Amino acid sequence: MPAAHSLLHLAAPKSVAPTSTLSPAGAAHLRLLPSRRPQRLVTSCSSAHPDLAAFPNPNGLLVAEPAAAAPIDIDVATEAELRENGSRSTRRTKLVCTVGPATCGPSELEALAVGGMNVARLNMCHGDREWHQKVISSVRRLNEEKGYAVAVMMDTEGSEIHMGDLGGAPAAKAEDGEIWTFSVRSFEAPLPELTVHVNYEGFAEDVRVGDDLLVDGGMARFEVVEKLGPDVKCRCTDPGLLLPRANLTFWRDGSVVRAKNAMLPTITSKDWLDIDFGIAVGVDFIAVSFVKSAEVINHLKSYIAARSRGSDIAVIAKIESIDSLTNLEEIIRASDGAMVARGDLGAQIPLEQVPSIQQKIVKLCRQLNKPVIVASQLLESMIEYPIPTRAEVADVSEAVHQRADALMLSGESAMGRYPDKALIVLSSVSLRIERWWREEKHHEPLELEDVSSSFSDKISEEICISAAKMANKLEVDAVFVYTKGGHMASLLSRCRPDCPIFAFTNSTSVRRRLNLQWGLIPFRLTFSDDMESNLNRTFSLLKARGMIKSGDLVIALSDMLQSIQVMNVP
Ligand SMILES: Nc1ncnc2c1ncn2[C@@H]1O[C@H](COP(=O)(O)OP(=O)(O)O)[C@@H](O)[C@H]1O
Ligand SMILES: C=C(OP(=O)(O)O)C(=O)O
Ligand SMILES: [K+]
Ligand SMILES: [Mg+2]
Repeated sequence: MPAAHSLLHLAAPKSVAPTSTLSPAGAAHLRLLPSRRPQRLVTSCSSAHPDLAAFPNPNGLLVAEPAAAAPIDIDVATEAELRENGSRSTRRTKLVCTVGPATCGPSELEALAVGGMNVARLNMCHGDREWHQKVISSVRRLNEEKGYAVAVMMDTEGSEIHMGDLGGAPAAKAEDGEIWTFSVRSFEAPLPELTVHVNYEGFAEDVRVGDDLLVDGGMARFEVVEKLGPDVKCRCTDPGLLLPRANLTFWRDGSVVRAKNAMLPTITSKDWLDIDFGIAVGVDFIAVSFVKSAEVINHLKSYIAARSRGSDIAVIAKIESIDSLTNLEEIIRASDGAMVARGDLGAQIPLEQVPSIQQKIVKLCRQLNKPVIVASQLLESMIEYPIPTRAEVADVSEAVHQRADALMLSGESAMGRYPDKALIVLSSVSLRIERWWREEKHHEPLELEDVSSSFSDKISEEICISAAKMANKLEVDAVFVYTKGGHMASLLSRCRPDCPIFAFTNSTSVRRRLNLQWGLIPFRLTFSDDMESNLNRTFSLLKARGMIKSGDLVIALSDMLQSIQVMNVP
């Protein structure tokens, strides 16, 4: 059995990363290679990248493109993976990491990139813009200096009801029977004892005595016992830990109460400021929290189009509320992708409904050719422990098996004790399940509905479907696609072929955006309309770096020339 089939090698390129395997019993055995850890660039979270000191740049042009463009951009982790294991063994499922205090420093970010992070997510519920700006500049520097294509996703706060930040305390413990005050008054730190601030003005008005108040979907539970003006007295009925800015929902007669804040805009005035910031610094994705309708997505997309001067920011709809479920298809059609945001979703609908809804959303996104992220609590226990539970491994496996584009870490990478290990678990489980699925020939017949709106698009779509079928039947080593805007690459990704898709694009921002999509290995390469010279150039560049070898069987497509070529690498 070639080395390519050992997870020890697959988990991450062996020369640069922590390596891992999952034992039969499911425990992650981790071997960190300290001497080979990525070189530290800067050690503290607080040193800003000088390039961004000038934010906001009125031209919104902080999306730095490399000054002297290399012939081809590829990161060390992917290069090592291809060189050591061959293209067929690369990971197809993409990984999104929420960046927080545990991972905001340049060296921690680099460790995540080495471990396979494809997208860095910034949750605007937490931290100030200055903090986020530093993280973005660190990610950008990593991309520029090490060839990574780590995309940045900004996730809006939205108009959810949540607690305040506990006056600076990291957490507070609510014990059974204690009477807590949830108040809309603001307090100076430190807060009075057993008191939390609630961000939504109408809270005291909307709740009723007898309602159940759930913190973070049930991590702690209270019963409303008395209302005193701005203060709501609640008795703790399920003790638990209260975390800063934890989400609050209140329930009456077995269902969640859609408070008056449901009438508030999905994108608040604070969110618009964050979005302006995101446009100015050139984030790649904006994930919109608590989307209720397609309108808000259309509105945001035209807002971005009017302000971002051609640099395309993709809009991801977070499916996490009851309203988003009723308008699911039109929301996804309007968006550039979706997130199954199981955290809040599970606080709004009965938990036992979440798995079938996840499956439905993943399927629908694939039909509509929109990348989909499965998020929240995939490895929740790893916030505290170095190994996941068996149930968590099964949950990750299920999402990989559903062929979701991406899996996301939240608290595990933002503030957990083992961010790198959590990433290794996602990566190892993805590789294992993907391989199992290929070996068992589990790929379903391609019964994808038409997504194209024009005849020319329809031709591209059919070419991709045929190319993917051929790739599976001929057992090719890779499909190469030359794509300017990325559309052809995403149509190929949608077919979920057995082999990886090498996506070549002229643009560093398209390259980053493609990094969210299943099975794509995005490269930045300057190419022409002449396919023959593109291919010869690519073959020699990739061969010289050991990423492909003579005799490899390749299918090549391009969005300039609607054709399929099959050839052996010379
Ligand atoms: N930028 C940040 N600054 C501080 N803490 C953060 C940040 N991002 C995330 N966190 C922490 O990680 C936890 C999990 O992240 P996430 O799931 O994105 O947020 P939330 O719990 O608000 O839904 C948060 O509750 C918070 O404690
Ligand atoms: C991803 C989610 O959103 P957030 O972490 O912003 O609450 C979620 O609710 O699952
Ligand atoms: K958010
Ligand atoms: Mg949420």
